[in-house]
Amino acid sequence: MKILVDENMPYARELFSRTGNVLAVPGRPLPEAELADADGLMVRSVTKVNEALLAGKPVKFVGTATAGTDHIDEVWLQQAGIAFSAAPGCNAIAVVEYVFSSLLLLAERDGFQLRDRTVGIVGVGNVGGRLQKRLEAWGVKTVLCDPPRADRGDDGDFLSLDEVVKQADILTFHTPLFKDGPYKSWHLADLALLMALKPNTILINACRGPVVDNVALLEVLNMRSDLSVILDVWEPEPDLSLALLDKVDIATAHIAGYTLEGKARGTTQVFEAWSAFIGQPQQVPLSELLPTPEFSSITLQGALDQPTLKRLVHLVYDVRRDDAPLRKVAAQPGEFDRLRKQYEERREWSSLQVICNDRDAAEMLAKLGFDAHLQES
Ligand SMILES: NC(=O)c1ccc[n+]([C@@H]2O[C@H](COP(=O)([O-])OP(=O)(O)OC[C@H]3O[C@@H](n4cnc5c(N)ncnc54)[C@H](O)[C@@H]3O)[C@@H](O)[C@H]2O)c1
Ligand SMILES: O=C(O)[C@H](O)[C@H](O)COP(=O)(O)O
Repeated sequence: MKILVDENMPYARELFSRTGNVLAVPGRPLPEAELADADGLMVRSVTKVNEALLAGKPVKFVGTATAGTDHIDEVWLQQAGIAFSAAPGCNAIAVVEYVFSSLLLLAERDGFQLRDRTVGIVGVGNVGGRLQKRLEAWGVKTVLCDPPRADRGDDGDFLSLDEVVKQADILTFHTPLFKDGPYKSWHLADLALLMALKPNTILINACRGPVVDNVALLEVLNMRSDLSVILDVWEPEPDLSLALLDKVDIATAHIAGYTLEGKARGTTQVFEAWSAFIGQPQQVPLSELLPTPEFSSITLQGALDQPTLKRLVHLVYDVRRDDAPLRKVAAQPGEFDRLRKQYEERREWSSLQVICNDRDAAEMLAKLGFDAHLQES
């Protein structure tokens, strides 16, 4: 059995080699000759998987260690009888923590309390839903837009996109990329939407670049200096607009989901699906794989206010570590992908044990996802 795995999938070699010969390869461009005798192909979002790549090849299973699946032609795979599995929700916590890291930074810079802002969440699935819970735990009002969920009759107060835009001080996008169909999300944020944003809105895109029309965004930013923008994803990638990069407040190279936990979950979810597919089902607990983090325990004295939360959040992950390198190298071909391949280890809040002497602080931090405990007296 030969299995090709993207070289940017931590733990893939050790797990997949339990079931066959593993070859780790770059995802963009993928060395196509290696597919000639491959049974399984495990990719990330940078590899387009379609008829052009796989027709006439022996590949029987495709896995993607990602939440998004817009790089996969699922209809063709089904017609061709090739099994497919993704990793829904694997990196949702990572994206939520990226958003908090960014918002706490802008809140400190601009001197506001998150609790005084209304956050509009567009796409309330694995990422958006977890973001809603953590924001509300911190006392922030959220307004939600998710037409597919509204149409399914899911519980929740879902508003139209126009209504959310009217109410939101912070507008954050967490939809899949659909180029057409009833829930088309391509250029969901177009010129009209961007012009309609309330004064001083913070706009965030950490889902897929083309959900926000990047040409229109640059045009609007040239007219409106009141807006703040956080972009993790770009239209197009990897050749993003340098003029736009210059205008945004926080800019990163599609790494919002790149915690070690998030990537490891992606690998294990796909490995579990593959091992079941070949009739050797195996479960892999994350605790078997993850190393001890650099900072594993800290003591917090007293109450938890926003500046303290920011310091804790930034101890685990400060988004500025990813913003500066992108600005430095974005003009050089290949550097966007290199930043992503050589990504420095990043952990989730749950990796930090926080011992508190204040009960409310311990309860709040636990709700937010830290490994928080009340100090024993
Ligand atoms: N930047 C990153 O590193 C990163 C990491 C993870 C996910 N993503 C992207 O973010 C997207 C969301 O991730 P997820 O795990 O929450 O996916 P998900 O499928 O769990 O949730 C997506 C939600 O969006 C809703 N939706 C679909 N079309 C919509 C539309 N037109 N308007 C409003 N809502 C719509 C769906 O009903 C669903 O509830 C992924 O599809 C992926 O493309 C990016
Ligand atoms: O959809 C996702 O899960 C993320 O956008 C994805 O993980 C980004 O990372 P990549 O697969 O490109 O390495």
